[in-house]
Amino acid sequence: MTAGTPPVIHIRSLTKSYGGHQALFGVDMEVRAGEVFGFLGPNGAGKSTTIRILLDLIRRSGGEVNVLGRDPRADGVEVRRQVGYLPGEMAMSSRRPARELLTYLGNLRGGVDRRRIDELAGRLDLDLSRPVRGLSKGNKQKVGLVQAFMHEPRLLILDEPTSGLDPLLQQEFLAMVREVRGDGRTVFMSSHVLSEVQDAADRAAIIRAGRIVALEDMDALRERTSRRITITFADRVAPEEFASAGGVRDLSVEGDTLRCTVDGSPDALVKAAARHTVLSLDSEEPDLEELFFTHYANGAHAERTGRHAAA
Ligand SMILES: Nc1ncnc2c1ncn2[C@@H]1O[C@H](COP(=O)(O)OP(=O)(O)OP(=O)(O)O)[C@@H](O)[C@H]1O
Repeated sequence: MTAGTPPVIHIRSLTKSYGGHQALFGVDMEVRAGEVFGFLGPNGAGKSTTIRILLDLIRRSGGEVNVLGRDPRADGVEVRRQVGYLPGEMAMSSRRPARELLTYLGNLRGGVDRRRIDELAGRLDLDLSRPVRGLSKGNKQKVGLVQAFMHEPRLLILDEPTSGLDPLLQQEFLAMVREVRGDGRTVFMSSHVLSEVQDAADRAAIIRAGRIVALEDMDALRERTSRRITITFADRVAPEEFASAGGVRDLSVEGDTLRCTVDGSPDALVKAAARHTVLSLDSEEPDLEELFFTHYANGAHAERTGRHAAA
């Protein structure tokens, strides 16, 4: 975002209570024009609640919200018209074929070229001739993605977009997200799995129990990410060869199998391993909770959140 460009999404001190149950406790966040922003958090953290408030599908209890220069509470119709939105759960009960439903939704948005719908469906391997009602969860998700992307909105708000997609299609989806960014448009996407957004996002916020606990550049988050790595070699290896590789800790070697934790890039370990014949390499990503406890425990998160929120 260049200096002076207003944020595409601006959220200040956002609170939400469902009756007596408070779901959001003063959320602050800004999404800049042209970035891919990951909104991460475990189930029940408040991601869908925040997203629904952005689109005025539910009403906030307090705080300020601005989307594309408008307050959704005052201008909900206009915000929804300008945003490509994928809901977390989609009720699709239509008997119409997917193509008809998508054409209908496209017409509501001023008309979408049929070729654009075909192209997106082709990329996601979606059969447009089948009735929406009988589609599997994964195929319904694809219909949802096509309708969010097809009219080339300035801002896409995607709630758990990769859920139900197999790994190959997840990659295709991420390519579509990068293309949106390439056009200078903005993507705000939620997930409960870090690895689903880390390759595409420029920045990410982590929400936990209704509060933002971290907000920062993905590069910085990646640098601090630890992985548990297991490598099986064709022959026995000596631990000394690997002990001094950058970022390696908790190293153990039993015969031909090495186990360790790597902080940050595994590059040095991989290069050391490449001197031998590697039969298999498994890398276990930390889940969000682990990341949270490793890096944001002991009050460090407050400092980081404050620093970035003020930036
Ligand atoms: N309509 C509702 N009525 C009452 N409580 C709700 C309602 N919707 C959400 N909640 C509660 O608000 C909190 C936040 O839920 P939300 O759905 O926003 O979380 P989430 O991060 O999107 O998680 P998930 O991925 O599981 O949907 C949870 O404690 C949830 O139980």
